[in-house]
Amino acid sequence: MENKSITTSTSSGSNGDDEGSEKRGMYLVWEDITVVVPNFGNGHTRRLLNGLNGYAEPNRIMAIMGPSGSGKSTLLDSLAGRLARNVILSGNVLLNGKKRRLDYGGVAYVTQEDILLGTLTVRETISYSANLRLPSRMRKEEVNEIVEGTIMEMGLEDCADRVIGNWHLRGISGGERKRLSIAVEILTRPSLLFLDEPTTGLDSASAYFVVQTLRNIAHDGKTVISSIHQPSSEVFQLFDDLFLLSGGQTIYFGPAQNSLEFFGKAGFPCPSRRNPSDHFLRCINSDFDTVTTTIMASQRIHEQNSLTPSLGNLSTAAIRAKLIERYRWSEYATAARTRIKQISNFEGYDGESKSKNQPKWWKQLTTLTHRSLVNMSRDVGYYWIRLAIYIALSLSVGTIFFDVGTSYRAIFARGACGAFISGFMTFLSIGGFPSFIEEMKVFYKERLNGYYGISVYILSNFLSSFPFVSMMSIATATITYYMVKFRPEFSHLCYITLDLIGCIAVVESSMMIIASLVPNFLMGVIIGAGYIGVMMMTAGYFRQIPDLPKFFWRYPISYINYGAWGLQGAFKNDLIGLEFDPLVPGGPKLKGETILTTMLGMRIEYSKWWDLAAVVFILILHRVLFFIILRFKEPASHFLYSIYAKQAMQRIKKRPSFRKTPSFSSKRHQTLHPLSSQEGLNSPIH
Ligand SMILES: Nc1ncnc2c1ncn2[C@@H]1O[C@H](COP(=O)(O)OP(=O)(O)OP(=O)(O)O)[C@@H](O)[C@H]1O
Repeated sequence: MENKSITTSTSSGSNGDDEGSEKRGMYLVWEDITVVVPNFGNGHTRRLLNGLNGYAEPNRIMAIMGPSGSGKSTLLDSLAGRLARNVILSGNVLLNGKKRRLDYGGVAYVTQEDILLGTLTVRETISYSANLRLPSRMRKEEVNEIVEGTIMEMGLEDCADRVIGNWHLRGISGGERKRLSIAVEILTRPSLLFLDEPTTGLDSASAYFVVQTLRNIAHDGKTVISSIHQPSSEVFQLFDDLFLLSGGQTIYFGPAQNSLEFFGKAGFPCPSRRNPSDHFLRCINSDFDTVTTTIMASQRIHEQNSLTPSLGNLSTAAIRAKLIERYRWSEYATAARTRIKQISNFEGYDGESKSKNQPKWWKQLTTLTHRSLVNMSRDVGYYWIRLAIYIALSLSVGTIFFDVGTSYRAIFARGACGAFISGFMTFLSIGGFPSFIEEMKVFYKERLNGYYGISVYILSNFLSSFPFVSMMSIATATITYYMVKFRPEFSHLCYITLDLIGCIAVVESSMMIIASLVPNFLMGVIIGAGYIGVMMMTAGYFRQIPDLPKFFWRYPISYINYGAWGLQGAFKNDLIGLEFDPLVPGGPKLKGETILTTMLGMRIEYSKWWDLAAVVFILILHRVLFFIILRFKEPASHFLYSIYAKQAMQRIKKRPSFRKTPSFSSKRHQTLHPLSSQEGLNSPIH
């Protein structure tokens, strides 16, 4: 590809089209973007976007506008490589002339949903994010300056020290959350910024403030693309470019201020005092005929405030078709084609590679661990209530089984007591699901992917949960051990504490794995409960391991079950060396070793420390599995998706109903997505 520098711009009113910015900025081009939802049955294949072409340049902010359901988010997601798996994308999206992945340095995306840790304050959130993303070479003062500057820039000074809030904690307002989500993304000054409806839920003053800030960012050499529903006139005027969609088709693409001229020339001039975005939506909204006309008629306003006489006589579908056709042959479409050709061949500045600007691993590790510790320590609902429940439960168990002794019946009492404590403790880990799901969402948002990022995340996750798990285990083990008086030796208390820590750490790891696979609270809890139930059934609590059916339950389940090893170690710790009264008075004393082998069917050739080692090994296996899932979940689902997409495309291509009329044909029609990792997913549809 030839390396050309861009010297012309068809976008009138371009700000700062200086040579420097052309080299530095990010140029995004999309050609013939079509997105379909395939239908494998006899139903129709739905086309969400239809042959869209466009481009976005540095120093400009673009609004993607259109009625609800017109495909704004779908277009934004297509450009950012974040489309849902069930849809198929074809066409080209090029970033500085090349296809790239979204996690490429300098690209940020602000989602509609605010993904934040509810226990942190606004300042903490921005500060942790800065420490995670800004290069290590930056001094502490410089980072603080950026944090404070961003707080001011997004108007968050008043709520800087308030917590964000979550399901049980009232925090900052919806508008403040939205501004915070944007603040977190603009910290690193991304060269390309996508925003999905950033003004939704904001009052008009806040919306103006947010878009004004985004405009300032854009005019600082960045490329900003934002979907927006119905901005006020003032907000609309802040946008440099407009991509107007209806039913997945281009109504208008070009400089925002020329859009009124385009509508006027097409026969639908905007009345002088009407908000342009209102006017556009009235013209193209499919609900207009049925809803708006009725309201207007009933309020007798259509005479004074009607769109135009020509609009009154046409159905919305006809207006839309007219505008689409008009745009296709307009000078704006021609200008766009010319500019797209120029930018597509531009191999200018390659952007910053993410790895170059990443902070050092130890900084990421300490920041993540610290953040996680703060988050967990403030999560009253999870750790502190859970700890209180454990203490209350231990006291109850301690009083019920107080000084259990060494009578014949004490053998069963000890077993029941130990099983109850460890079973209940592991089961309560399910209560952590809301926090785990929140954490996983933040993890995916922060895109700490790659071997390096994921290992840092997993290690920090382990390090931060370890103190809490230990605290709960120490409290439970100490109370029960001294009240029930299992054994007098301190070393035995240490063993049982380590055993509990190991088992709870395994269960917490499995819960994190479930949260990473099933990011839904209810589903996750049900699956988690099922998993713990199966583990308890095969651990020897209810049925001795030698009595389990050999196929599946004994081999391999009982062997890969942390509970089986944990319980075995606990029994050995408790019984070996003790002597119990016989069933019949006067008979020989029952040795702990004999009880273990004959009554409980356990093997005592190896020590309890090997049982503990097995628990630790299973814990490591869980963490490795967690790593594999985080690392390969996306590529694996992309691979499966590519098979699905190929099959879907083959079926779709056979259908006569599937015809397409691109607004202009692309010579380099390809189907790989540049910014996502969806390599090889989509097949051309013509
Ligand atoms: N993954 C998907 N599977 C099936 N249909 C989808 C999918 N994503 C979007 N759609 C459909 O495509 C259409 C466009 O959706 P999109 O979210 O892009 O609209 P929008 O313009 O952003 O709407 P809004 O302003 O209401 O958010 C809608 O009818 C939606 O139901």
